Amino acid sequence: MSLHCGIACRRKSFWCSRLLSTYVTKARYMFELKEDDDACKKAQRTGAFYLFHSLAPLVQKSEHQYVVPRYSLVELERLLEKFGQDTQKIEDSVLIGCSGQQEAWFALDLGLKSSSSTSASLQKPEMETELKGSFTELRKALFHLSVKDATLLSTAQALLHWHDAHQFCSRSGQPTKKNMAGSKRVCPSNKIIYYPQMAPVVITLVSDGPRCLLVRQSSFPKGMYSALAGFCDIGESLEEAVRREVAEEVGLEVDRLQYSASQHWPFPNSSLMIACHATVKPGQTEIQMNLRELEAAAWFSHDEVATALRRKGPYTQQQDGTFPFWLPPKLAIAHLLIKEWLEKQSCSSLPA
Ligand SMILES: NC(=O)c1ccc[n+]([C@@H]2O[C@H](COP(=O)([O-])OP(=O)(O)OC[C@H]3O[C@@H](n4cnc5c(N)ncnc54)[C@H](O)[C@@H]3O)[C@@H](O)[C@H]2O)c1
Ligand SMILES: [Mg+2]
Repeated sequence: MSLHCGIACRRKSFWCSRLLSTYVTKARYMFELKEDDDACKKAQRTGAFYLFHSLAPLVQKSEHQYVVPRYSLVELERLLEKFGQDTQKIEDSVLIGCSGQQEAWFALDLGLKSSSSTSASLQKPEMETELKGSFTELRKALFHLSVKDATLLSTAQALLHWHDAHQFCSRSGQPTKKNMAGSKRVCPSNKIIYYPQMAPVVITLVSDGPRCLLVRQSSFPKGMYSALAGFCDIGESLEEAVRREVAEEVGLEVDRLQYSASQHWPFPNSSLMIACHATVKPGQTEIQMNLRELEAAAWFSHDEVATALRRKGPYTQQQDGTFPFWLPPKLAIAHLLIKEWLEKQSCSSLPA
């Protein structure tokens, strides 16, 4: 089936955009920018740039929420010139999205060195003073941002990170070259194309009916419990990965599985989190925790989970030395799974 709308189109573009929804127009514009270096370079002239330094996004901290400043190409060129930098560094930018009005959005890391530019990395404190903001570790910034900004910066950081780690061809050892949008890198000597990758991860909220199973790793913030998560092994289906991870980490067998949602997660590299609900076989609820993976695993009741979800941070140490039980914040897909489970429990306990 042809993707064209059939109306004669005079625009010098891959697609005819008449009669298409804003969403489709946006998707096709992004496709064009990824495929056509000239179109992408042109889009930079009217686009907006988000800045990073060594993978930490630039944010401006206000009382309630962090604001993410954006710069035009002219502003960015002025900034680089002011710091004695070659404006060629802008070629290291990656395309991260666009508005409904076809304003393209890019991200540029001023701290990372790249094989395509000879510019030295820029000094962080001087840049922060000039830009009236601070380059803040994404993990810390994420929960102070609007969902829209958090999502955009997560994509940007993941893509910048991938480019930083794939500057050389793993076969020839030669420097690879990114296309203008940053949607791929090519080895000039053997033409191997490298595409940005995400690792599939299953995250499962296991329930035995009235209770759900939550776990913590020693690396989690104190007191925080989450759903079971694990990287998919090569060759596995989603169902097999869930079954194996639950068996590996808590020694239980799940029987029913229900897909809920998915999310891109930038930590530690770039994962596609695939979230599911699962139930254990009746009468088989005894946890046998894998101590190499987990620090704690336990069944929690509806009331315990509801109280924890209502709890607001900061989650400081209590007088008895313990930390309050709390759950991942809204932005994490684990939060959604836990909330869905809770809502289902509340519905099923309502009188008919
Ligand atoms: N967004 C959320 O709500 C949420 C919640 C929980 C976990 N997570 C994410 O899920 C991810 C996986 O969870 P986990 O740590 O329990 O996984 P896991 O149980 O698979 O254990 C991690 C171990 O798996 C191995 N591994 C296999 N493939 C890997 C790969 N591609 N990358 C890195 N390590 C790999 C490593 O040895 C690593 O130490 C974590 O990175 C975490 O950030 C997200
Ligand atoms: Mg795990």
